[in-house]
Amino acid sequence: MSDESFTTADVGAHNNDEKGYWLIVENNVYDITKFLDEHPGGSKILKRFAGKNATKAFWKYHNESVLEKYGGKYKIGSRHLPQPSVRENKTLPPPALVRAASAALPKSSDPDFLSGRPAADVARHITEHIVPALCGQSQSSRYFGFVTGGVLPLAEWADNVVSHMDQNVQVHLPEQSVSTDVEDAALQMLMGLLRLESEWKGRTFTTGATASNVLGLACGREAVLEKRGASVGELGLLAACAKAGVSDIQILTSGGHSSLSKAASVVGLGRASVKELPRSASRPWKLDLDAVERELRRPGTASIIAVSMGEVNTGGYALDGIDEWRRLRQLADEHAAWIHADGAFGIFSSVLEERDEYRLLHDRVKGVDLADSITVDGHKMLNVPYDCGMFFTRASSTLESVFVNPNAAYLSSGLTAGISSPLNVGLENSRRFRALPAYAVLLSEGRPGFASLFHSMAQLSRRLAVFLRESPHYELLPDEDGDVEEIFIIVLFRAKDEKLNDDLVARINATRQLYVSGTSWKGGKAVRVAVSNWRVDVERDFKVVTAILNDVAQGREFDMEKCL
Ligand code: HEM
Repeated sequence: MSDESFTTADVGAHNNDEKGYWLIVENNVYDITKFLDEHPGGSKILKRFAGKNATKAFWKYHNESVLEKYGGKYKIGSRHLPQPSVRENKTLPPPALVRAASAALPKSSDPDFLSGRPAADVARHITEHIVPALCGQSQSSRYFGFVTGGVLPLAEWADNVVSHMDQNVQVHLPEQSVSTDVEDAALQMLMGLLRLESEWKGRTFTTGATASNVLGLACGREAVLEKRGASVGELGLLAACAKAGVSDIQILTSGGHSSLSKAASVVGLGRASVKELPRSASRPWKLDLDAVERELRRPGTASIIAVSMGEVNTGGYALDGIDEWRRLRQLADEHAAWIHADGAFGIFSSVLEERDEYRLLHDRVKGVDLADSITVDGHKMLNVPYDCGMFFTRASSTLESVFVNPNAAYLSSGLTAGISSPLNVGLENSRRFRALPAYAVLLSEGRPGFASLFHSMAQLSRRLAVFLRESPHYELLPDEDGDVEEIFIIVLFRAKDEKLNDDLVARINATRQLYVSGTSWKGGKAVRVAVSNWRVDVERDFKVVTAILNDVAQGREFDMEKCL
């Protein structure tokens, strides 16, 4: 028996005579190659489940005694680290623990405030007080708030290496540290995973989607004025606009994320420059291309078009597919505009397997290569720790003309191999080596691993959507008859009963076993579920979530024990 840790992809590759036959039962990996002919249920069925998670099928035909008898002989390791059991899979800590932890924090009025303590005491304080009072966003598969993702065990390990080695990844110094090469290798793997085919030469790690949106708008602002003969990086926004004869820079979007407005404020364009151009009231995330064309013709105005690829409430995509992308590209070229794609989590639908049920989502992301810049979030779908985002632009010279860190001879990198020094292509001069966890999971999961993780997330989301649509208590939003195949990882709903709907979020979250975000939809309250944690187990989580929703709707106390 071994404690080796395997990825989904490792197991997936072992489903043939050449590589042998492996399968997963309850997170343990078994090599059943030599057991095929002995299996009382026959070799055919084992081969059918080889390379897969066979847990559900296994329990249908066997009991614990089978694993007790044969497990030791055929187990070769586990899939990553063991998942916590349902009981341990706490989504929110009990409120009393949060209050106790808060009370245990040092106060300036304490006599021993800042007098120092043994490290062991501090470590105990952290594990006994602080850790139990943190929310389960990484530990629980049912923390569906915001879009947070979890942390794959390998990513957690790599993140500890990052802290241990404490690199400042700012200058490309290939003779001194491999860190910038690792960053670039991770970005290239990500481009491959997302099927980005253009040359995205301007690329860097950021702290997340907000920072990437800041980079996108800053580049857009620079490019639209550069095309009119002025550089903001050099002259500043006011002088550059005056020189270019531009009186207004507008950001045209539909269902733009709130961080887009924040980014607009940061880069000096202002929140008021963000204009929503929805195609219809019922599909507000869809971009009205005719309206875009009209806006682009506005005299004295330069435009950045921000394409939402995963509107925050519905997960909807602003453009339907390649034809609309082509039209938008043509319009942008005609009017010297910039296209920024906010693909934070939605862009990852391109990783889903090529199956009929995902064709629609694949179509939605086709064409993103025609954008000028792209925001990608790492800490969400890649399941690496906070904080981690990525930014890509095809206009690397524009990126540098905004972010170049000039006149510091000691920071010069001696340009080699085409890797830009991060401090010249991004916001910070001091940067964490946040690329390492992303590098680790991209290398280990690869396309099959992520396709399988995202498949589980999509399956749970879609099964919940069907449950909500059929439930007498709930209404699936934005459209009760909407196509479930539009759903990737976001599900929006409300309670049919107004009184219940009023405090639905609080009642669901009070179970502490499920966490959802409250939002508003068409002026009313709504609940949003975002499934993005690698720990998702479709059967187990569907059972728990639907039991909670049924109990909440019928005013019953939820009892986790009944779900075990
Ligand atoms: C580690 C992997 C497995 C081991 C060690 C194993 C072992 C066994 C054993 C010992 C039996 C005899 C019945 C018993 O004693 O309960 C059995 C029967 C059977 N197994 Fe498996 N098995 C494995 C995986 C699977 C999988 C993945 C399937 C897929 C569905 C499967 C399907 C069956 C079926 C259909 C029977 C016959 C049940 C019956 O006749 O009622 N087994 N297996």
